[in-house]
Amino acid sequence: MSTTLFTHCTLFPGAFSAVTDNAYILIEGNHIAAIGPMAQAPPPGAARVIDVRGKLVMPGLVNAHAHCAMTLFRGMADDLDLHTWLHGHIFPAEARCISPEMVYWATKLAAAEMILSGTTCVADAYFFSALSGRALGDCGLRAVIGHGIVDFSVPSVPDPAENIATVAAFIAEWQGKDPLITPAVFAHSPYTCSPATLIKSCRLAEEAGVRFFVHLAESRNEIDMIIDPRGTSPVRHLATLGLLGSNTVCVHGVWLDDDDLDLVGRSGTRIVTCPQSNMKLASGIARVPDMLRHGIAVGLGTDGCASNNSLDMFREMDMLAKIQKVAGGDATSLPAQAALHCATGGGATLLGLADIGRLEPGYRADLIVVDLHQPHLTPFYHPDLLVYAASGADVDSVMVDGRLLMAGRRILSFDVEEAKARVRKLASTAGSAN
Ligand SMILES: CSC[C@H]1O[C@@H](n2cnc3c(O)ncnc32)[C@H](O)[C@@H]1O
Ligand SMILES: [Zn+2]
Repeated sequence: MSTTLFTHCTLFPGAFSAVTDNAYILIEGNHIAAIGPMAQAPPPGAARVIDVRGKLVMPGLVNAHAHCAMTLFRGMADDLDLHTWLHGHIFPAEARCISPEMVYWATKLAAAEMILSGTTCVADAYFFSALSGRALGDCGLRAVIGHGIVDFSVPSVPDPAENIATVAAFIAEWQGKDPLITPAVFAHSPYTCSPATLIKSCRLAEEAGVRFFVHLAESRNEIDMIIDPRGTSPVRHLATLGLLGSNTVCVHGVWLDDDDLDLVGRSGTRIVTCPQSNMKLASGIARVPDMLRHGIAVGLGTDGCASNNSLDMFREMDMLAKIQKVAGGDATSLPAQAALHCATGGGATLLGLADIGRLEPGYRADLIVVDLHQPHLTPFYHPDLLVYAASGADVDSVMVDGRLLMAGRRILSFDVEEAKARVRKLASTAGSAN
């Protein structure tokens, strides 16, 4: 069994309030075997010793919602509202560009960006999901991959009648295939999926024992134009169909009223918030503090980088904590530590991955090393600085499941230059989304 000993670490073992100086972390195989003060470090014998003096070790970040392959569309359609962006630009671009090759290489490019900015686990949602699985697996990331479902033709499933069978085959192929990759079902939204499709998608997920995801209540437009004719809210629409519950993850949840919050909270339904995508598409601000008060599990996601336009979870944490202060007119609305929790342990449990998101013996060795030598992280009084001052560029090293994917900011697990070249070539024939 391979062993790695991190020495002279600054770390915070789960309780983000107290930074512990000069600790060791022993990794055995794919899990954290021991953590303690350097004075009690195990004698030499580990296969690999990494001295991280002046650096901080923390749990890897969990991006609970992204569309990895959309790196191809980054910057293609900016400064648009959600409806114009999606229906006028992105769906047409996807109809032209999505292919197995596109999904594989654009997802690998996303993996490079995520590793370089400290994400160790991503919940992806796209099409040709077997290729996303292969790409993320080849890069060494942990991932929950939701195969997309919509009621119209897409390049991966030209006949929407084949959707459920296609996703069922994807799940059957990937369950148990790669310990780092967990398949899931992603029904796009209540405005692109009929009630029957939503029900079949959710039942498929339940029967297969995988998560059911859906974009929900993202924009005012979804409320006004799509759901209002039914005389109900998106949340109540799902509740009426019997689709709320602890296996359901709603992405966005920007437009929730008090009754919606009650329904979501009482049913155990989970929510992923994507503040920067919601800001850029002018969708609104999710009521995250109210969600937490209702006992709702909240994860943090970037959404795709055609709407964000970044996959850097440090930027996302910063924005989450700050936008909630603006929305609530209260500097304590969402403290930095709550943002850190959403981006680590909170996101992990929401995805059903119980043994990641914390630095504790027995947990998987999914961790990142942040360089504290930078001027903007000096002095380092408190880990809140990770939210309000650090960025993905401060991540020095990344480990997933005991495997070092990046060291000294050099990606070790795959050839990033090849992924960049492939995506540049795909972009040269993608045409403009405008
Ligand atoms: C089935 S998921 C893939 C599908 O979702 C589209 N998408 C990306 N970002 C958003 C968003 O913020 N709201 C709604 N839909 C989104 C993506 O372009 C794919 O078609
Ligand atoms: Zn999305």
